[in-house]
Amino acid sequence: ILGGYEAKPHLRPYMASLQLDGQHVCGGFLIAEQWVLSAAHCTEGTNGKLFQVLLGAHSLTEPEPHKRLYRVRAQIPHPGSNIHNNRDDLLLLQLEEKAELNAHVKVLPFQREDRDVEADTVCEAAGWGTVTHSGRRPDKLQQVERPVISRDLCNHRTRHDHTITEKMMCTDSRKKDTCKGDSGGPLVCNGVAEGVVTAGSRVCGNYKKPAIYTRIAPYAAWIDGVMASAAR
Ligand SMILES: CC(C)CC(=O)Nc1cccc(-c2cccc(CN)c2)c1
Repeated sequence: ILGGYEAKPHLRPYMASLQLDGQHVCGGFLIAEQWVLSAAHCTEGTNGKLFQVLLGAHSLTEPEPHKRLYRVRAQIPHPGSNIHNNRDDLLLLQLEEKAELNAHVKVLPFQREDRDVEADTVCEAAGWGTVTHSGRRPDKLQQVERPVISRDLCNHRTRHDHTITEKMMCTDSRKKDTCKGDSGGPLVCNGVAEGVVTAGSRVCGNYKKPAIYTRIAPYAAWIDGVMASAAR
Protein backbone atom coordinates (compact mmCIF):
# COMPACT_ATOMS: atom_id res chain seq x y z
CA ILE A 1 0.00 0.00 0.00
CA LEU A 2 1.58 3.34 -1.07
CA GLY A 3 0.67 6.54 0.75
CA GLY A 4 -1.42 4.73 3.38
CA TYR A 5 -0.97 4.16 7.10
CA GLU A 6 -0.86 1.35 9.65
CA ALA A 7 -4.32 -0.14 10.14
CA LYS A 8 -5.84 -0.29 13.62
CA PRO A 9 -4.94 -3.81 14.76
CA HIS A 10 -7.62 -6.43 14.06
CA LEU A 11 -10.25 -3.98 12.76
CA ARG A 12 -10.06 -5.94 9.50
CA PRO A 13 -10.37 -9.47 10.91
CA TYR A 14 -11.14 -10.88 7.45
CA MET A 15 -7.67 -10.07 6.06
CA ALA A 16 -5.48 -13.00 5.00
CA SER A 17 -1.81 -13.15 4.08
CA LEU A 18 -1.03 -15.79 1.44
CA GLN A 19 2.43 -17.11 2.20
CA LEU A 20 5.07 -19.36 0.67
CA ASP A 21 7.96 -20.54 2.90
CA GLY A 22 6.93 -17.99 5.53
CA GLN A 23 7.00 -15.09 3.06
CA HIS A 24 3.96 -12.88 2.36
CA VAL A 25 3.12 -13.09 -1.36
CA CYS A 26 -0.44 -11.76 -1.69
CA GLY A 27 -3.49 -10.63 0.21
CA GLY A 28 -6.84 -12.37 0.45
CA PHE A 29 -9.90 -12.36 2.64
CA LEU A 30 -12.18 -14.80 4.43
CA ILE A 31 -15.52 -15.19 2.59
CA ALA A 32 -16.66 -18.31 4.53
CA GLU A 33 -15.31 -20.38 7.46
CA GLN A 34 -13.22 -22.58 5.17
CA TRP A 35 -12.76 -20.29 2.15
CA VAL A 36 -10.47 -17.38 1.24
CA LEU A 37 -10.84 -15.27 -1.92
CA SER A 38 -7.73 -13.86 -3.60
CA ALA A 39 -6.29 -13.20 -7.09
CA ALA A 40 -5.33 -15.89 -9.62
CA HIS A 41 -2.17 -13.93 -10.62
CA CYS A 42 -0.80 -14.65 -7.14
CA THR A 43 -0.06 -18.22 -8.22
CA GLU A 44 2.36 -16.97 -10.92
CA GLY A 45 5.78 -18.39 -10.28
CA THR A 46 4.69 -20.58 -7.37
CA ASN A 47 5.35 -23.68 -9.44
CA GLY A 48 2.13 -25.33 -8.29
CA LYS A 49 3.11 -25.05 -4.61
CA LEU A 50 0.18 -24.47 -2.25
CA PHE A 51 0.03 -21.29 -0.17
CA GLN A 52 -0.31 -21.21 3.56
CA VAL A 53 -2.90 -18.73 4.81
CA LEU A 54 -2.22 -16.50 7.83
CA LEU A 55 -5.39 -15.33 9.60
CA GLY A 56 -5.91 -13.12 12.66
CA ALA A 57 -2.67 -11.21 12.10
CA HIS A 58 -1.66 -7.57 12.33
CA SER A 59 2.12 -8.04 12.38
CA LEU A 60 3.57 -10.64 9.98
CA THR A 61 6.40 -11.53 12.37
CA GLU A 62 5.43 -10.80 15.99
CA PRO A 63 3.58 -13.40 18.07
CA GLU A 64 -0.10 -12.42 18.44
CA PRO A 65 -2.79 -14.30 20.42
CA HIS A 66 -5.23 -15.11 17.57
CA LYS A 67 -2.73 -15.37 14.72
CA ARG A 68 -2.84 -18.75 13.01
CA LEU A 69 -1.36 -20.25 9.85
CA TYR A 70 -3.72 -22.57 7.95
CA ARG A 71 -2.82 -25.17 5.37
CA VAL A 72 -4.71 -25.10 2.10
CA ARG A 73 -6.61 -28.17 0.83
CA ALA A 74 -7.31 -26.76 -2.65
CA GLN A 75 -6.56 -23.68 -4.77
CA ILE A 76 -9.10 -23.02 -7.51
CA PRO A 77 -8.30 -20.23 -10.02
CA HIS A 78 -11.23 -18.92 -12.07
CA PRO A 79 -11.24 -20.94 -15.33
CA GLY A 80 -11.09 -17.71 -17.36
CA SER A 81 -7.95 -16.39 -15.62
CA ASN A 82 -4.67 -16.31 -17.52
CA ILE A 83 -1.23 -14.69 -17.37
CA HIS A 84 -1.80 -12.45 -20.40
CA ASN A 85 -4.51 -10.16 -19.00
CA ASN A 86 -6.40 -9.28 -15.83
CA ARG A 87 -9.69 -10.93 -16.80
CA ASP A 88 -11.36 -13.28 -14.26
CA ASP A 89 -8.40 -12.73 -11.89
CA LEU A 90 -9.86 -14.64 -8.92
CA LEU A 91 -8.54 -17.51 -6.80
CA LEU A 92 -10.53 -19.50 -4.24
CA LEU A 93 -8.57 -21.25 -1.50
CA GLN A 94 -10.17 -24.00 0.56
CA LEU A 95 -8.52 -24.24 3.98
CA GLU A 96 -7.62 -27.68 5.35
CA GLU A 97 -10.15 -27.06 8.13
CA LYS A 98 -12.72 -24.43 9.12
CA ALA A 99 -11.07 -21.29 10.47
CA GLU A 100 -11.66 -20.68 14.15
CA LEU A 101 -13.78 -17.48 14.09
CA ASN A 102 -13.32 -14.90 16.87
CA ALA A 103 -12.88 -11.14 17.36
CA HIS A 104 -9.71 -11.29 15.21
CA VAL A 105 -10.93 -13.72 12.55
CA LYS A 106 -14.22 -12.96 10.82
CA VAL A 107 -15.89 -13.45 7.44
CA LEU A 108 -16.38 -10.37 5.21
CA PRO A 109 -19.60 -10.36 3.17
CA PHE A 110 -19.16 -9.64 -0.53
CA GLN A 111 -21.48 -7.71 -2.85
CA ARG A 112 -23.97 -9.95 -4.67
CA GLU A 113 -25.94 -7.24 -6.46
CA ASP A 114 -24.33 -6.67 -9.86
CA ARG A 115 -24.43 -2.87 -10.01
CA ASP A 116 -21.44 -0.48 -10.36
CA VAL A 117 -20.24 1.35 -7.25
CA GLU A 118 -20.87 5.05 -7.94
CA ALA A 119 -17.85 7.12 -8.96
CA ASP A 120 -16.36 9.21 -6.11
CA THR A 121 -17.49 6.62 -3.51
CA VAL A 122 -14.57 6.39 -1.07
CA CYS A 123 -13.55 2.77 -0.49
CA GLU A 124 -10.72 1.17 1.50
CA ALA A 125 -7.93 -1.17 0.51
CA ALA A 126 -5.65 -2.92 3.00
CA GLY A 127 -2.63 -5.17 2.71
CA TRP A 128 0.96 -6.04 3.51
CA GLY A 129 2.11 -5.02 0.03
CA THR A 130 5.04 -2.69 -0.62
CA VAL A 131 4.91 0.78 1.00
CA THR A 132 7.58 2.53 -1.11
CA HIS A 133 8.51 2.66 -4.80
CA SER A 134 11.77 0.96 -3.86
CA GLY A 135 9.68 -2.00 -2.66
CA ARG A 136 9.95 -1.82 1.13
CA ARG A 137 7.70 -4.43 2.71
CA PRO A 138 5.79 -3.55 5.92
CA ASP A 139 5.54 -5.81 8.93
CA LYS A 140 2.14 -4.45 9.98
CA LEU A 141 -1.10 -4.30 7.98
CA GLN A 142 -1.48 -1.01 6.07
CA GLN A 143 -4.61 0.63 4.69
CA VAL A 144 -5.61 3.46 2.38
CA GLU A 145 -8.85 5.19 1.35
CA ARG A 146 -9.37 5.64 -2.38
CA PRO A 147 -12.20 7.15 -4.45
CA VAL A 148 -13.81 5.01 -7.16
CA ILE A 149 -13.42 6.47 -10.68
CA SER A 150 -15.83 5.82 -13.55
CA ARG A 151 -15.14 3.04 -16.02
CA ASP A 152 -15.19 5.65 -18.81
CA LEU A 153 -12.37 7.63 -17.17
CA CYS A 154 -10.43 4.43 -16.36
CA ASN A 155 -10.83 3.30 -19.98
CA HIS A 156 -9.54 6.56 -21.41
CA ARG A 157 -6.81 6.13 -24.05
CA THR A 158 -4.29 7.79 -21.67
CA ARG A 159 -5.26 5.49 -18.76
CA HIS A 160 -6.11 1.79 -19.30
CA ASP A 161 -7.18 2.32 -22.92
CA HIS A 162 -10.45 0.33 -23.10
CA THR A 163 -9.17 -2.77 -21.28
CA ILE A 164 -11.49 -2.32 -18.26
CA THR A 165 -14.49 -4.65 -18.68
CA GLU A 166 -17.84 -4.42 -16.88
CA LYS A 167 -16.43 -7.07 -14.49
CA MET A 168 -13.72 -4.65 -13.31
CA MET A 169 -13.68 -1.36 -11.40
CA CYS A 170 -11.04 1.31 -10.76
CA THR A 171 -9.90 3.71 -8.06
CA ASP A 172 -7.78 6.83 -8.35
CA SER A 173 -4.07 6.03 -7.97
CA ARG A 174 -2.55 9.50 -7.49
CA LYS A 175 0.13 8.96 -4.81
CA LYS A 176 -2.04 6.66 -2.67
CA ASP A 177 -2.43 3.24 -4.23
CA THR A 178 -2.32 -0.53 -3.93
CA CYS A 179 0.98 -2.11 -4.95
CA LYS A 180 2.97 -5.35 -5.23
CA GLY A 181 1.80 -7.82 -2.58
CA ASP A 182 -1.62 -6.18 -2.16
CA SER A 183 -3.08 -8.30 -4.99
CA GLY A 184 -5.94 -10.49 -3.79
CA GLY A 185 -7.01 -8.18 -0.99
CA PRO A 186 -10.55 -6.73 -0.86
CA LEU A 187 -11.72 -3.25 -1.89
CA VAL A 188 -14.24 -2.52 0.87
CA CYS A 189 -16.97 0.08 0.20
CA ASN A 190 -19.49 0.79 2.98
CA GLY A 191 -18.42 -2.37 4.84
CA VAL A 192 -18.93 -4.73 1.89
CA ALA A 193 -16.25 -6.30 -0.35
CA GLU A 194 -16.94 -4.92 -3.84
CA GLY A 195 -13.64 -5.82 -5.52
CA VAL A 196 -10.43 -7.86 -5.38
CA VAL A 197 -7.10 -6.08 -5.99
CA THR A 198 -5.51 -7.08 -9.32
CA ALA A 199 -1.98 -6.09 -10.38
CA GLY A 200 -3.15 -4.44 -13.65
CA SER A 201 -0.26 -2.59 -15.26
CA ARG A 202 1.94 -3.40 -12.21
CA VAL A 203 2.59 0.34 -11.82
CA CYS A 204 1.86 1.95 -8.44
CA GLY A 205 1.02 5.50 -7.38
CA ASN A 206 0.83 6.90 -10.91
CA TYR A 207 -2.46 8.69 -11.63
CA LYS A 208 -2.18 7.68 -15.30
CA LYS A 209 -2.61 4.02 -14.27
CA PRO A 210 -5.58 3.80 -11.90
CA ALA A 211 -5.80 0.77 -9.60
CA ILE A 212 -7.88 -2.07 -11.05
CA TYR A 213 -10.10 -4.48 -9.11
CA THR A 214 -12.05 -7.54 -10.18
CA ARG A 215 -15.68 -6.79 -9.26
CA ILE A 216 -17.02 -9.65 -7.11
CA ALA A 217 -20.80 -9.51 -7.80
CA PRO A 218 -20.50 -10.88 -11.38
CA TYR A 219 -18.75 -13.97 -9.95
CA ALA A 220 -21.14 -14.71 -7.04
CA ALA A 221 -22.60 -17.76 -8.81
CA TRP A 222 -19.14 -19.17 -9.60
CA ILE A 223 -17.99 -18.64 -5.99
CA ASP A 224 -21.15 -20.28 -4.57
CA GLY A 225 -20.84 -23.18 -7.03
CA VAL A 226 -17.21 -23.94 -6.11
CA MET A 227 -17.94 -23.77 -2.36
CA ALA A 228 -21.03 -25.97 -2.71
CA SER A 229 -19.29 -28.63 -4.85
CA ALA A 230 -16.29 -28.89 -2.54
CA ALA A 231 -18.38 -29.08 0.66
CA ARG A 232 -17.71 -32.35 2.52
C1 LIG B 1 2.92 -12.99 -8.42
C2 LIG B 1 2.52 -11.55 -8.20
C3 LIG B 1 2.76 -11.12 -6.77
C4 LIG B 1 3.37 -10.63 -9.14
C5 LIG B 1 2.86 -9.20 -9.03
O1 LIG B 1 1.71 -8.98 -8.77
N1 LIG B 1 3.76 -8.20 -9.24
C6 LIG B 1 3.48 -6.84 -9.12
C7 LIG B 1 4.53 -5.99 -9.38
C8 LIG B 1 4.35 -4.64 -9.29
C9 LIG B 1 3.12 -4.09 -8.93
C10 LIG B 1 2.04 -4.96 -8.64
C11 LIG B 1 0.72 -4.40 -8.25
C12 LIG B 1 -0.13 -5.15 -7.42
C13 LIG B 1 -1.37 -4.62 -7.06
C14 LIG B 1 -1.80 -3.34 -7.53
C15 LIG B 1 -0.93 -2.63 -8.38
C16 LIG B 1 -1.30 -1.30 -8.94
N2 LIG B 1 -2.20 -0.53 -8.19
C17 LIG B 1 0.32 -3.15 -8.72
C18 LIG B 1 2.23 -6.32 -8.74
